[in-house]
Amino acid sequence: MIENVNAVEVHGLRKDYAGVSAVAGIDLDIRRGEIFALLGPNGAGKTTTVEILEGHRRRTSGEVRVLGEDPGRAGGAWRARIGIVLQTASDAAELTVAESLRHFAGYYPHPRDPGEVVHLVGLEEKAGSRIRTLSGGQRRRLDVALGIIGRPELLFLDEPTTGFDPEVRRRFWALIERLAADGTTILLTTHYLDEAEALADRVAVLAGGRVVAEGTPATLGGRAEAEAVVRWTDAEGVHERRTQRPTTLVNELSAGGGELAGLTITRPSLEDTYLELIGERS
Ligand SMILES: Nc1ncnc2c1ncn2[C@@H]1O[C@H](COP(=O)(O)OP(=O)(O)OP(=O)(O)O)[C@@H](O)[C@H]1O
Repeated sequence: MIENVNAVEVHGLRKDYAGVSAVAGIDLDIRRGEIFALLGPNGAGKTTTVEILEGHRRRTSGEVRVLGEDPGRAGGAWRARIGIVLQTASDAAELTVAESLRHFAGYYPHPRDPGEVVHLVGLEEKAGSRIRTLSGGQRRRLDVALGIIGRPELLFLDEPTTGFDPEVRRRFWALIERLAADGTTILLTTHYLDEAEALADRVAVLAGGRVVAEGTPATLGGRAEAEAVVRWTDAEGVHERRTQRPTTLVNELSAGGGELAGLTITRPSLEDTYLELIGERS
């Protein structure tokens, strides 16, 4: 294990429940400073994997190192180096936003300044409000604030933007990029392919407890080499051709110098590729 390079190393990880392999032997490396997205349909094994990495669930077998330690055995000092944002947060509804951040900052050896964190997540106007009065999106931003108050080296985000309006989502993405630029490693699970595409340096697709594809969003599943679809319209109607060389085709088609009406050139979106990847296994 080269701790300076990889924040997470997983080899041959398995988790069996009675009769079910939720995780059926996966390998993963996440580099320090990387934003890594774990994608996959319901029941693919994402939460199980992440909870094992967080030290919240025991594994059946396999090797796991998170920040150089085995999460199944690591103690409080290791725990202070990771941050966790769960799908449903714990409740301290009667505290204000600022009080809860000050309270949790007290648990960590090198916390961020609570005022700075309130600013980072854009909750300045709500700093003095009780948590129970926050909207769903504000509440989620507080969850993130609590996840980063301890200045974690590695942040786990489980479906962080579910229920966000589009503007809040964009602000949240900017926050995640800022944390990554500061050197925080981020492991994100999401059902939003555009979110993975916007944020992730690398993604892994889980299906049936296995990694079925891994790579950058641009190259996942051979996406970059996939055939382009060229469409255009003429007096005979709409034409569609698949080709590896769309520029050559367009040059040929427009050799007479005329405009090609309704010309579009498309390659598979990350969502197309993803659906094909998980469809192959079901
Ligand atoms: N405590 C448990 N006991 C038995 N089976 C479980 C338990 N937890 C999870 N499973 C099973 O393990 C499989 C993987 O579940 P997991 O929650 O890891 O999936 P997921 O990819 O996170 O799904 P989702 O996208 O719905 O959150 C599922 O078939 C689930 O039913």
